[in-house]
Amino acid sequence: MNNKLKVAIVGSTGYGGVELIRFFQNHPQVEITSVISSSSSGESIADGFPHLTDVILRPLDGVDPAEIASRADLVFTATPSGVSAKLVPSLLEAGLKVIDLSGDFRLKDGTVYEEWYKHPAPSASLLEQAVYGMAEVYGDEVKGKNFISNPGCYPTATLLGLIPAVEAGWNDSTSIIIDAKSGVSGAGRGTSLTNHYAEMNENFKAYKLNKHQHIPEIEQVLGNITGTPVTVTFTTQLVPMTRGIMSTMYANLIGEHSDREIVDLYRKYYENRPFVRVREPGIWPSTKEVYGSNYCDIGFAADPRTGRLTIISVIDNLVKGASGQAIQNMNLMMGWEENLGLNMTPVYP
Ligand SMILES: NC(=O)C1=CN([C@@H]2O[C@H](COP(=O)(O)OP(=O)(O)OC[C@H]3O[C@@H](n4cnc5c(N)ncnc54)[C@H](OP(=O)(O)O)[C@@H]3O)[C@@H](O)[C@H]2O)C=CC1
Ligand SMILES: CC(=O)N[C@@H](CCC(=O)OP(=O)(O)O)C(=O)O
Repeated sequence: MNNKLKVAIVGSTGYGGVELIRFFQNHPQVEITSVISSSSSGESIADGFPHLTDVILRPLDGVDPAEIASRADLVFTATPSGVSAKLVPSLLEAGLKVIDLSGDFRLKDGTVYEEWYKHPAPSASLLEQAVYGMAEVYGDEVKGKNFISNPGCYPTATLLGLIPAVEAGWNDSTSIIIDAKSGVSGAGRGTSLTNHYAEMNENFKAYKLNKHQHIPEIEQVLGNITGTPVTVTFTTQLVPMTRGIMSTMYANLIGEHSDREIVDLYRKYYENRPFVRVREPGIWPSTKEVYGSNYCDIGFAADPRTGRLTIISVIDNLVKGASGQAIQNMNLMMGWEENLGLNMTPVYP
């Protein structure tokens, strides 16, 4: 008898969904039993994604919670914000475990959600129920739970880069500036003029200044860690590359700390965590060094001249920023090794 976990993917025709399919080819405990599309049910996924020819043979299913529940135990919702908020309640009611990749369940305060996402918020009880799945920080809370809200791509790179120094009280949390850059796949597959080749190639542009929906997510987590409200300055920029996020963070140092001390602090914090790699002093990570993998790589430069600490954190937005982190959460939910199916060496060059 096949004892594998049966998994369904809603939004399987998007970048996040397609990455889930790729990683599940190497997962020993999982079987994909339903790939779901709201616009192409009945078609073969290889029609739109020929690289999946002979990988997924079953046709795309439609979005019907009861049908999904008859085929699967756990469902990933890799759907746009607003869609997840409407869909997830019926999936939970149908008895499925759910991991949502959108921003719909990350913010605990529905009023804050509506202010930043501009959609009606999910119910307060569902927001309460959703566990914020940042495994390196909240891994113990994820274990055994039924409903996980996967962190945002920028918040993943940023928070993993900031939390150890903030928690240790070495970074002044009132002075944090975050300068973040993303490859174009971060915007999803749905085309917009901004992501048109002629608009983004040979171009580098800032967007959503002081309005980005990931600002309250970063502030919520940092506020929980410090026990006091935190505000950050956060700038997002689109870079003409396919994948990757680099988040560069600046904050005033509290006390004198050398790069060596900071590296040691971070290595201790992430000691038993398979996916955070801390660079030696004077070596800073680049996006290519994590490409296609679930790693988050972090480097530092403490500056005694200015009294500030610069932190550089890189991830692949589609993997550690989305699908890889979602699988990491599934592994923890199910009580499996955190890195099961995820031990992919980055693609280089
Ligand atoms: N791209 C990234 O780097 C990251 C994305 N995210 C978040 O993950 C989610 C998925 O992102 P991504 O894969 O990039 O997005 P895409 O735009 O590439 O894909 C979204 C998919 O959702 C499906 N969809 C759209 N409307 C509905 C609906 N009403 N019901 C069911 N399915 C629907 C579409 O497929 P179909 O038309 O076939 O149904 C589409 O393929 C988003 O919320 C995004 O914000 C989070 C972190 C990083
Ligand atoms: C490059 C690019 O456009 N990136 C997107 C990432 C959005 C995202 O992932 O959305 P949620 O995490 O909120 O679901 C953006 O900046 O809005």
